[in-house]
Amino acid sequence: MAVKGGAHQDYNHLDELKKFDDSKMGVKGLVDSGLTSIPRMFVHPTETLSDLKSVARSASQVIPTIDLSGVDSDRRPAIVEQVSHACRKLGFFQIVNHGLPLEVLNRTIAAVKAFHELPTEVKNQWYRRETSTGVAFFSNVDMYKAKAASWRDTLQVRLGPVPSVVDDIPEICRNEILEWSRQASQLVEILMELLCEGLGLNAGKLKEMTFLESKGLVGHYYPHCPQPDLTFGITSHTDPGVLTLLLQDQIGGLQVKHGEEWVEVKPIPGALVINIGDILQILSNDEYKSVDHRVLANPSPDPRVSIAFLHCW
Ligand SMILES: O=C(O)CCC(=O)C(=O)O
Ligand SMILES: [Fe+2]
Repeated sequence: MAVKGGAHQDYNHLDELKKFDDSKMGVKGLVDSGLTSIPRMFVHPTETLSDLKSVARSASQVIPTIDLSGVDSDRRPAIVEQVSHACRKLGFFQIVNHGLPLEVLNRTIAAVKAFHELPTEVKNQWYRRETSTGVAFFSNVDMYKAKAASWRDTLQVRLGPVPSVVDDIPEICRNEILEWSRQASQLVEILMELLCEGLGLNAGKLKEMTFLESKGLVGHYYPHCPQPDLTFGITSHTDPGVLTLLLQDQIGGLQVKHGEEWVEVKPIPGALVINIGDILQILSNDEYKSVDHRVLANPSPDPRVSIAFLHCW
């Protein structure tokens, strides 16, 4: 359906989406073309944008940071208590001293960034919208369903139950992604044990469930946005799976809904962000919360990179 555009031209949203999709250039390609205002297909409805400003001011509204050092020592019950409290109250927490070296974190972010910064004509060989298997590069997974597109591109790599063919992973980030998925999987196992213990269950309960083998990662790239008040990086959503382990760089922009307010997840060097997904909320009988979160469009001149490691989605 054609609707009137702001400049009194006919505007056809679907046509614009298709043109953008067919170009395979992603948002990064648009930015590289030097635009100073965002195309209409990225402008969100006023009612969605009006919620941009409702950010928590109170210092008590913070996402807890949990120190995992000594997780196998007599500190464990205290750690389980903190994890359990965070999952019940906010559905989000950060972890430090989790055993994954800072240089591995930095290397993984740098490799995913390097992929997104490849020339369009190299990157476009991975561009596709069929994301149920293997490796896919795309912009806005939900683009044809959403009211408006958002300011980000994504590289997705399926890691299970059928892992991507190793040679299909772009060489520029292949080793780093494989290493990250190995280390992140081990950490997720530890976290799942803590989450089970926090519910009074056997530590191995979640791992026993074979469907947990479905996993993968999405490496998002949020380029600088010239009009960050008109769009989003990712609109508000909950994660569908069991849990998500997120590695983010230091740019910021991730926010979590708590009551009527949005609480920032402030980047902390070396920290990882954990959040509960819909399946774990259901499995825990609503004890643990799968909460809405979003990412603001990136106002910084530097791009933002984040890598979400998802379980069972
Ligand atoms: O980029 C982020 O910080 C969050 C990404 C996210 O929410 C997701 O991939 O589900
Ligand atoms: Fe998410």
